[in-house]
Amino acid sequence: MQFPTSFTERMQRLLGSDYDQFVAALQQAPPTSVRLNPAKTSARPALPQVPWAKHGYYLSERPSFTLDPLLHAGTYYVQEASSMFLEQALKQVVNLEQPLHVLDLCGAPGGKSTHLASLISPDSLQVSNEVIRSRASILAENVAKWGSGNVLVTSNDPRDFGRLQDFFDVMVVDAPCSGEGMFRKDPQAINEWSEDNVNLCAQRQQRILMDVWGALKPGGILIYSTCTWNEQENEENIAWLAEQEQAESLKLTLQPEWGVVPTQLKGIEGYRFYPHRAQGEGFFMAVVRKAGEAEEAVSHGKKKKYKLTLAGKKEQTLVQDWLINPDEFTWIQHGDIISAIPANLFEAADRVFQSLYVIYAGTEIAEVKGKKLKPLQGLALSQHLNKGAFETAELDLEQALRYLRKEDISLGTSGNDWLLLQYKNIPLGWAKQVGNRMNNYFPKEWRIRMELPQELSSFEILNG
Ligand SMILES: C[S@@+](CC[C@H](N)C(=O)[O-])C[C@H]1O[C@@H](n2cnc3c(N)ncnc32)[C@H](O)[C@@H]1O
Repeated sequence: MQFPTSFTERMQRLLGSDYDQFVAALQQAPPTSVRLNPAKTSARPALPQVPWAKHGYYLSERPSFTLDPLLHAGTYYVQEASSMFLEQALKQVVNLEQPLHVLDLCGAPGGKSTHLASLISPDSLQVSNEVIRSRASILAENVAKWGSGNVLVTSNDPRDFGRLQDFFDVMVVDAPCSGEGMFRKDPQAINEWSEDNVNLCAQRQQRILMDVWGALKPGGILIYSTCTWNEQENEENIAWLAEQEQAESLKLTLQPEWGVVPTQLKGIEGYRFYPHRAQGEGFFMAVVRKAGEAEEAVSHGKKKKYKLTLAGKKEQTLVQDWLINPDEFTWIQHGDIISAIPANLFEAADRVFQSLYVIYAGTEIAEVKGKKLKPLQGLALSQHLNKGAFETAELDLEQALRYLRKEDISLGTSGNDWLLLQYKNIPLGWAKQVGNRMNNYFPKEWRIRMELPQELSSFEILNG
């Protein structure tokens, strides 16, 4: 690996005598890690754990994840281990028992969003945002697969968050960056790197931080991260923010065996991941608290005008048994789509709908087709699905992969109803029986595009 001179000089300055070890580590293959979805599996694989994340595990090699139906079912997410350090920031500085409004501003493809969703309480509202529309669809897909039901996926520019003044208790800004920490995983990143690009990234990050800062409540927590090492995009940006606005840098407790390197620069506590020290890719995180104390929102007693429309009584009656504890949800209808959002989050969700472009809300339950209702993929993958309301069928590995490729599969059954297809007892999606034919309702955009190999072997990630 050949690095640009200015990068080498800076890393030598940052790492001193560690530099050679750092370069040697960059020649090694990056570790592969996954994070399990505790709402979908209670498996405790016999694999080495990511020490800073309860449900994170390292794999000894990188399998062809596409060929594991359980990945498509949202049972786990393939995520780089350093990024899972988000869990420490949240657990150490936020009371996760209380209802929170949480924002993941730069959300796609969804690693931190799915992690956040596992950490917050069910009566919290999460907004997962991604400005680039095509990437926002992937974020929505991963959020739907995770199945939490208290997440709104939006696709807005950071400046649009100015409309949600003092709304969020916690914000995660996993900023677009120059990607030095990805050099090992993606050698192409080395060719795209330049000092000019570092400066451009740093300026863009400052703009992003300023754009969303007003949406953080006084006393709220901002977790900032990048996958790069230069100080401009990291400590210096946060020092700049703390100087412009009133923000206090927060210190996290580290275990020495994690290999995370704490830094202090201009009064900012930073946490750095280097490949020769910690088992993960390059990463930086800093946590700040906005000055002041949150005030209770005062209601002015005026009759509110809501943007959200409730689903009709008739439709609601037809779908409400499809979720466990239906009374805990409000059923809304947007066009032909009926979705469920936790009832206690209705007001907050409506505010988000008034202010931002929402592309996925809560749990998408059904599409109204004339007098009939078609169950949607969001329901199949929901943590709140009432399986008892549907006929189910278990697929073997080949059937499951053919279903995920959107091929027609035959189970030798007949009937005239919706069928919830499962693999290892975990729902994958819907099919409709029409006599002895079966129509595949797996979403076209989500389908597996790769050809299946001749020999299929079952994954054992969840068993170790
Ligand atoms: C480091 S990635 C986020 C990874 C994600 N948090 C995860 O854990 O899966 C940064 C994201 O910021 C988005 N982005 C690019 N330009 C942006 C901008 N000007 N404002 C906000 N987000 C931007 C990118 O599209 C990208 O999805």
